Amino acid sequence: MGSFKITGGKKLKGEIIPQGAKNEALQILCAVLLTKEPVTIHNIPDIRDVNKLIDLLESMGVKTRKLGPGSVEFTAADVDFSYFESEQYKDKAAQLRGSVMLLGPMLGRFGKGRAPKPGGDKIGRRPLDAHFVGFQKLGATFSYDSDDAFYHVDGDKMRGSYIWMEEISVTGTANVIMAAVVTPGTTTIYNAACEPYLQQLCKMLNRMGAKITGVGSNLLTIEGVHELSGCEHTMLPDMIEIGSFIGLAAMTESEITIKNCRIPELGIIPDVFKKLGIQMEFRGDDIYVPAQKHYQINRLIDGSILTVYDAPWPGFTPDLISIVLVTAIQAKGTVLIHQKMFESRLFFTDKLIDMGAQIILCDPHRATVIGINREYNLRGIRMTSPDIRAGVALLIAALSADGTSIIDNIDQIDRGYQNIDGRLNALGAEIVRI
Ligand SMILES: CC(=O)N[C@H]1[C@@H](OP(=O)(O)OP(=O)(O)OC[C@H]2O[C@@H](n3ccc(=O)[nH]c3=O)[C@H](O)[C@@H]2O)O[C@H](CO)[C@@H](O)[C@@H]1O
Ligand SMILES: C=C(OP(=O)(O)O)C(=O)O
Repeated sequence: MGSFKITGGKKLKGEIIPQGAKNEALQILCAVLLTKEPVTIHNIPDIRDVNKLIDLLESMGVKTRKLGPGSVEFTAADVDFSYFESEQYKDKAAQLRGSVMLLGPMLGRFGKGRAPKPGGDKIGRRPLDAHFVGFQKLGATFSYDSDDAFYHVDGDKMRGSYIWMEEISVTGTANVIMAAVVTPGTTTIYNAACEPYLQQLCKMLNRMGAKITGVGSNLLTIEGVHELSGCEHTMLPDMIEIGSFIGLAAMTESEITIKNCRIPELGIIPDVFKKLGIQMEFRGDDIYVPAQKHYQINRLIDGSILTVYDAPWPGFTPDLISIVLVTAIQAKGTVLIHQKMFESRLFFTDKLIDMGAQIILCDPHRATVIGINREYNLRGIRMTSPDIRAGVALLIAALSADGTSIIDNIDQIDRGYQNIDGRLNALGAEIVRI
């Protein structure tokens, strides 16, 4: 497990290009299994979870051809199904959350799918019921072997049907869509998640010959087709990275231009940071964040305290709640942060309190941040990154702090942020990988 040694207090300056979106990449890469024809993907982020998924695809027989930085051609002509029963598959697939989305395409194309209990962040309960209920509605049978935590789905004679998603689950919706596109008949998915990741997936599948309507809404209609063909797809910039860079700029009083953000796809993300008082300018498709000594958290119309909370899209993504929380530390004013979806994502605030932040953790879902308005700086400490977004929140805190900080367990950060030390050091940060 690696660590970062951070010398805080440096002001950053310059341009940064966001990586391709992690959570989109995990869906799109699973979708290559749906066709025997080549699929070319561009803007693939070079991050641990994505590289593990590519390795998994290769191990099951998918041919890959590197076309350039971030561009790979995948051909799933010969998939070795016996691999899915191997110990190696169980071990590798259990290391990331995204591997669960191999089930939908396997079920759709081969009539059976296998997956271990997936990995990913330990941020509270992350049930998979919505995935399996969806497959069952299509006519698949489901069993779970609790001895080796392995899921089996089988469905030779599936038919399109009406599916009400038990939860507005991102990966669950992706899974059910990927099974349904090649299942005969009409499938209606109501209460579907509709994050840009899913919109991108649906657009790609439609280019492959799928018939999905309602893209971008919570009601999808899918006319099953016999088979899909190859296509070309380019990943959106990672909206979570973009939000992280906005927060980083504000906390460290830095002047940063975030390039090529695809601003219309960011939903309310910029607005939420603006509510913390952070100024930004949209310059074409770039977001320019000026160096700001002070930023003042808005109050509600009646003068009461602002709440920032997560919700399924088009609400505010839970993956940026930790970043908003850390950014509020040096603001003027008070904000209540409410992480509604996950019950174990706010415990990292203890470390921020050790650094000098004024935060009250009200309960596992809510924390009040009383901004210190740069009356003093945080102080560097040694800490461990509990999950990917808390990890980056701690990195932002460390970059803004006086003195040196060490962040352990940075594998968590590398799961989702490409060469974050190198890219931030290029803007003037001092982060050493130890
Ligand atoms: C690989 C991937 O794409 N990971 C993302 C995906 O995970 P993932 O798809 O695994 O998460 P889900 O969308 O299934 O939801 C996560 C949890 O939130 C709760 N829940 C969900 C929806 C809802 O309306 N109410 C509710 O309480 C459920 O307990 C659920 O277990 O979506 C999450 C929610 O945006 C993100 O944090 C993850 O980064
Ligand atoms: C929770 C996240 O990832 P995963 O679902 O891969 O654990 C995340 O990206 O913030």
